[in-house]
Amino acid sequence: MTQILDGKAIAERLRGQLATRVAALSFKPGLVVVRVGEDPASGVYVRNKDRAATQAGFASRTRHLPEETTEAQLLEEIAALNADPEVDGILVQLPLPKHIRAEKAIAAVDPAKDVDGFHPINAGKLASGLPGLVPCTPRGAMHLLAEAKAKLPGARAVVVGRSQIVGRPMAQLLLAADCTVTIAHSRTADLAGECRRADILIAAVGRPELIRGDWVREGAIVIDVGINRMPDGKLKGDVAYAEALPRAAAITPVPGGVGPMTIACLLENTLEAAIARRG
Ligand SMILES: Nc1nc(=O)c2c([nH]1)NC[C@@H]1CN(c3ccc(C(=O)N[C@@H](CCC(=O)O)C(=O)O)cc3)C=[N+]21
Repeated sequence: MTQILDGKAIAERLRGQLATRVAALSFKPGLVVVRVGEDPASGVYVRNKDRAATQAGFASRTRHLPEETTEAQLLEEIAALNADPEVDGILVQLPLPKHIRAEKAIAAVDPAKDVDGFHPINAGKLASGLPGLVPCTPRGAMHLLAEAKAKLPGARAVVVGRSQIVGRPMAQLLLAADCTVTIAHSRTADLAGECRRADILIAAVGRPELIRGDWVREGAIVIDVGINRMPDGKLKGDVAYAEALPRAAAITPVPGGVGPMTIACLLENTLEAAIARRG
């Protein structure tokens, strides 16, 4: 029987554990989400983050800046949050308006408050095997692999996608866990063949159902990071779920897989950042 990795339930449990730890602190860990402009998808995500954070006992607020905000104004705002002792975690919601360079905003966040784990210092620490803040989605995927009781040392892991946000840090975490890691991408010569070798298959390309059922090795663990909004409003993953289901030992659904784990791990990172900074 294929194990369906219920990210919604696992995230709820993790948020409960975090709430217990937060309740034992003498302060509320502070999370600020900075949103610029009116990207419609961001509205839903930012509200979900805020609700999850507040429910778990965090001091959460959203700083919503107008579309016309300049890059310099955003950097000033970030500098003010860096200097605010009550703020433990800063997340600059992506995408930003086109006139703002995202890499400038990301690099402006104090690495100690970078709960997205996107700052080059944190990316470099991860790549060097040093402790630091780890991006939320890959962190959530590692929780799901633990839930699947994946035997990581020596396992062949194939990560499809090489983004700064998911693919690269995911590969680093799997490498740190002693997997043999392949990073595949849009230019990979035989993508299906690479996927078929995977004991652990991580799909993070953002192309609905690109990965077909017969690309999944019998008994593989499949983590589908893709959250693709279809014209009919429904969400689809990067994996053809119905085809892959009978072959996989464990698989994440979309929705209800990696997405909720990402939010829970944002809180996990914020708590970690708060404890590290405040002692
Ligand atoms: N600085 C930054 N950090 C991010 O982590 C970040 C970001 N910007 N910009 C946008 C993406 C997207 N993202 C999601 C988080 C949770 C769900 C999630 O919980 N999804 C639900 C479904 C939600 C729905 O119905 O739309 C699920 O998969 O079950 C989805 C997407 C975080 N992102």
